[in-house]
Amino acid sequence: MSNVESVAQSYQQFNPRAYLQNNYVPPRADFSNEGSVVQWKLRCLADACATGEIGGHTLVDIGSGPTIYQILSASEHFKEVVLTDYLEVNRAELRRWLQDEPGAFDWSPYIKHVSKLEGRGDSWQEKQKRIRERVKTVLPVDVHQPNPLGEEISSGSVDALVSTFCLEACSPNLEMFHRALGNITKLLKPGGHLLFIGALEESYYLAGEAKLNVVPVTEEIVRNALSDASYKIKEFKTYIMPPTLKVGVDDVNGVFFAWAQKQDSK
Ligand SMILES: Nc1ncnc2c1ncn2[C@@H]1O[C@@H](CSCCNC[C@@H]2Cc3ccc([N+](=O)[O-])cc3CN2)[C@@H](O)[C@H]1O
Repeated sequence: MSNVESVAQSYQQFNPRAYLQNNYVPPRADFSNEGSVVQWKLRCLADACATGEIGGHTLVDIGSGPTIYQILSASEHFKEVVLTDYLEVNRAELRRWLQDEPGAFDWSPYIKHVSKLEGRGDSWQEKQKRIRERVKTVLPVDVHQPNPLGEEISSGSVDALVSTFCLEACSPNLEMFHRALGNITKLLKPGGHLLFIGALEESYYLAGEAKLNVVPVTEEIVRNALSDASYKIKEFKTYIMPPTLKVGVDDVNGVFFAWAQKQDSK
């Protein structure tokens, strides 16, 4: 079995609800604590989007998992948003929220927080409604394929990408991490933007019965991978995980945020 096949097999046990409980409720999702990692992530995304430099027709989120927080700011600047994940269980979780079905995860604390950050003057319910209107589809994705979205979305047609905690969590080694970044970058138009968040120096994480391997990456590794994939790095920030947030669900040491722009083909 190839490395990629063994990663795929390990994901068959991935439990979205357990994953959400591990990372997206307190203490990691503590909106009363300025220093919490969730506030840091949302602030990084909101500030980049507030520059007005990121916008267009189509935004694609690569490896959404069962979460939507990552597109709360960027979605305001695009006509259409596409969510993607490798697993049907995650795509089903996303559709449950999009269709406001019973049992869907409650993202309202996140939408309320981002609504306040952005200060658009409308209600968080209006923001939530806009997001549900703009997310047009939830597609399968495999970042290890030369064309990660298959025939659904062609190369060079996407105005911006978001990808959070995905590439390092599904790449068996650094070579595959670099290659996966190259594969998703092909989707972007020249001049298109990438908002990229991931785990620093993480080697595993838990999601219910599943224990998933992660290729540990550092700031330097990520910076080099972005440069190799023909990006100009516009912003790079790191968050050091405080001991109070090391809760046993992974061995992550920090989180990176990168805003990068694909350079025009030479
Ligand atoms: N071949 C593939 N192509 C695309 N996606 C794929 C593929 N295989 C699996 N996937 C997809 O990738 C996965 C994305 S979830 C990955 C979770 N990453 C680790 C976890 C995340 C996390 C979150 C928050 C915080 N924090 O401090 O706030 C820390 C951490 C650190 N631990 C999953 O959706 C799977 O379905």
